[in-house]
Amino acid sequence: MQTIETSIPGILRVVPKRHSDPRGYFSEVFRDDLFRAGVADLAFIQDNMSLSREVGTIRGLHFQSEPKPQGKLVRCLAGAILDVAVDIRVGSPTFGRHVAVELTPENGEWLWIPVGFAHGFCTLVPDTVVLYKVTDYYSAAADKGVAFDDPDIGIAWPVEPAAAVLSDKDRRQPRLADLPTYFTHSA
Ligand SMILES: Cc1cn([C@H]2C[C@H](O)[C@@H](COP(=O)(O)OP(=O)(O)O[C@H]3O[C@H](C)C(=O)[C@H](O)[C@H]3O)O2)c(=O)[nH]c1=O
Repeated sequence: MQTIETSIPGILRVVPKRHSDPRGYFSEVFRDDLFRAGVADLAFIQDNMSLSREVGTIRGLHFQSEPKPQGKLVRCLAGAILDVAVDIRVGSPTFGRHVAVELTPENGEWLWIPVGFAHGFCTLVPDTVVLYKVTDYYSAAADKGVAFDDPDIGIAWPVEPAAAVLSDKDRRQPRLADLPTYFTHSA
């Protein structure tokens, strides 16, 4: 398993090893021991999966607040996504900045998103399936969000906001400037 740093410290691309042969390939896509040794000494206790039927479906930007914050390990099982993580840790030198990475079954990468970041993605092809492992259980009370099209974040989504397929919830998320302090940066 290879890890690749991104423009924001802490957010990592995680590339499992593939054993290719004329049939195709085999890959151990996740191993607890390798993740703990190479990324973070954390346990994943819930796996999530979503299907998005249309191109230009945007889910996010979401995070869970204390006492149920979630680290997320995200991969694309079918289709393709632009996966985005935004630093929402007040006091962070990269506060408000984001990482955007294309995840596909072909590149087989995970994106590791620690606690303190909002997460979202946009589908690039129809019938896209995303799997992600999380480090705490879902809590509706802790489920929070930031506006996907916040100009202060400035994500270059591959779809115009007006044309995006969104949940009602994601049409009315607050801007970053209006967000309470959920996370602070510890140097
Ligand atoms: C996240 C979650 C949701 N739900 C229920 C709540 C709703 O009744 C339904 C759809 O939830 P939501 O509209 O929040 O799903 P997404 O818009 O795909 O949100 C997710 O996608 C973005 C990209 C994320 O990073 C978050 O993990 C997650 O919020 O599933 C559950 O029962 N368990 C869960 O863990």
